[in-house]
Amino acid sequence: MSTSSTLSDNLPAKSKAPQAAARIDINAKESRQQLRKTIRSARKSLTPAEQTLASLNACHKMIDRLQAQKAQHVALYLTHDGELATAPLINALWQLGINTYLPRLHPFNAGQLLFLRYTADTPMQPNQFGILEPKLAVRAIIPVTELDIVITPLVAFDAVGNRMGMGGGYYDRTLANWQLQGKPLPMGYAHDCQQVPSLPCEYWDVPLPMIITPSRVLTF
Ligand SMILES: Nc1nc2c(c(=O)[nH]1)N(C=O)[C@@H](CNc1ccc(C(=O)N[C@@H](CCC(=O)O)C(=O)O)cc1)CN2
Ligand SMILES: Nc1ncnc2c1ncn2[C@@H]1O[C@H](COP(=O)(O)OP(=O)(O)OP(=O)(O)O)[C@@H](O)[C@H]1O
Repeated sequence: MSTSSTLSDNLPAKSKAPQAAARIDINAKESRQQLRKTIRSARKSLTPAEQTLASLNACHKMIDRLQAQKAQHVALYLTHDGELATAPLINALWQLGINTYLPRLHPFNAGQLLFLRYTADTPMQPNQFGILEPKLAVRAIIPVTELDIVITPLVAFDAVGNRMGMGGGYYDRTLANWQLQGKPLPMGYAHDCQQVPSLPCEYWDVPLPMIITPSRVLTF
């Protein structure tokens, strides 16, 4: 995709004069925004039938991987804005008796997520982005380090596992220490059309060791 070469060209270069570097930074931010827009519109333009088929194909691949990992505590997301649908996966996890969790925006710490147990009876409410999330219930909260797997939504990913999200930094903060702690294992979940050749990386971006799409299991 031609967008990605523009993005790489716009990355800040340490050798540039400060003013030029600042300008390049702004361009890089604009390019990230433009890329988000392009990919979000590509995934939204899939037909309902394509979305359904994609979610079933990806679900089979994800379940195989989760069983291979012997995962017992798995966080995922509720589909928003054309994201790869998780409904079949949630049903499969419930049937297998695997504990399932959803993120909710932290009530006090801006930019942080809390993860809460999700069952068919969980009371839900929409957050500020219109995404349904579990109502705050202290006993339903699981510390991130007790999750085996965090299935992360994403907007774009590249050929080496770099991830770009909706721009809030929520998953980057959640996963910042996963390698030091050894848990939870992040797994990207996305449509094939969300792949780009290369993404610009910032120091806080957490690359994904595995990404599952309807057609492939990618490991990095
Ligand atoms: N399904 C899902 N749940 C998720 C995420 C996600 O990416 N997908 N998140 C991942 O971090 C967190 C929420 N982050 C989000 C960040 C921005 C927008 C969004 O729609 N932004 C609008 C602007 C809204 C505004 O300015 O008020 C937009 O970009 O159009 C949505 C979710 C937690 N839950
Ligand atoms: N570990 C972190 N600690 C503090 N701030 C962070 C951290 N990770 C990301 N941020 C901040 O979050 C903002 C958004 O980051 P970015 O655009 O990479 O989000 P994203 O990966 O697209 O979103 P998300 O993770 O919610 O899907 C950036 O301004 C960045 O400074």
